[in-house]
Amino acid sequence: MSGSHMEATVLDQIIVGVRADLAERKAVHSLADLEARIATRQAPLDVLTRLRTPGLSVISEVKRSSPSKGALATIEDPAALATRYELGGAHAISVLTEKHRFNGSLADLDAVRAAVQIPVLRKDFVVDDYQVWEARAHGADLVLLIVAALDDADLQRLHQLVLDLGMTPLVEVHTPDETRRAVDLGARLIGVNNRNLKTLDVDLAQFGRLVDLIDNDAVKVAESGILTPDDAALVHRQGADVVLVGEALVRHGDPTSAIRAMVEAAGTR
Ligand SMILES: O=C(O)c1ccccc1NCC(=O)[C@H](O)[C@H](O)COP(=O)(O)O
Repeated sequence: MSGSHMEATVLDQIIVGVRADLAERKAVHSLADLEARIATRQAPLDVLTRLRTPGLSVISEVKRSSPSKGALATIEDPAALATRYELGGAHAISVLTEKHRFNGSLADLDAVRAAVQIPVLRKDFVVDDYQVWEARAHGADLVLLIVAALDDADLQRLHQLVLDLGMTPLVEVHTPDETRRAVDLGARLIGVNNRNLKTLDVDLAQFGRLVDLIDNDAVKVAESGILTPDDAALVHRQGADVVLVGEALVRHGDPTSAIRAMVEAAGTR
């Protein structure tokens, strides 16, 4: 929150819960425990090369519920869902690990990591180095960093830690100012979230408004509100290399075909 007189946004509220959960986990698992676990892991996958395809890449999300929509899907077996995503040609899987508003967990991340060969994103509200170590300990190749949730010093430190642990930061922006901060940071993978984190409204046009602020070398991700193959094709034409899709896939009876349809509709630019 930027001032004590201002109302807490959904993002502020989520982060309060995240910090409380974090304190509990830190009391159970030391950093040394996480480091020992990391030593047993395979090296992280090279994400940027895999996402830079001639056509549209898809990051498919395991998402049970959300602040904006409430319950979306039960997802009793996240590994089985992730396998269906991989079969459809998904280039990476996003796993929401926040528990109060998204009903996710690190156990979901473990299950997905063990089930697929493609890169896995830890999607959470990262505000502390411990969460980055944890992401690697649980097999993540990518870590989401939300610019709106971090000041410049934290953003830079967390971004560097993700890189130092061999993973790829996905730096998420919502506004022109946040986009400039991501570019100044030297982020190579930048996600424009079409969901306004204050109102939770989705506006697919937001990607088109911000994309030109991102340097050409960065891989550009359009996040949120991509519901149909036409939506995927639209943001691809506007410059998205990647789409991050949750709701449309978890609600679809055949997510494997749904991913194929998005990639096919987008074609090559
Ligand atoms: O999904 C929400 O309601 C939400 C609210 C507040 C912060 C983050 C939120 N979602 C996280 C995401 O970024 C999405 O899960 C992701 O982009 C996929 O979006 P969608 O395809 O619209 O499910």
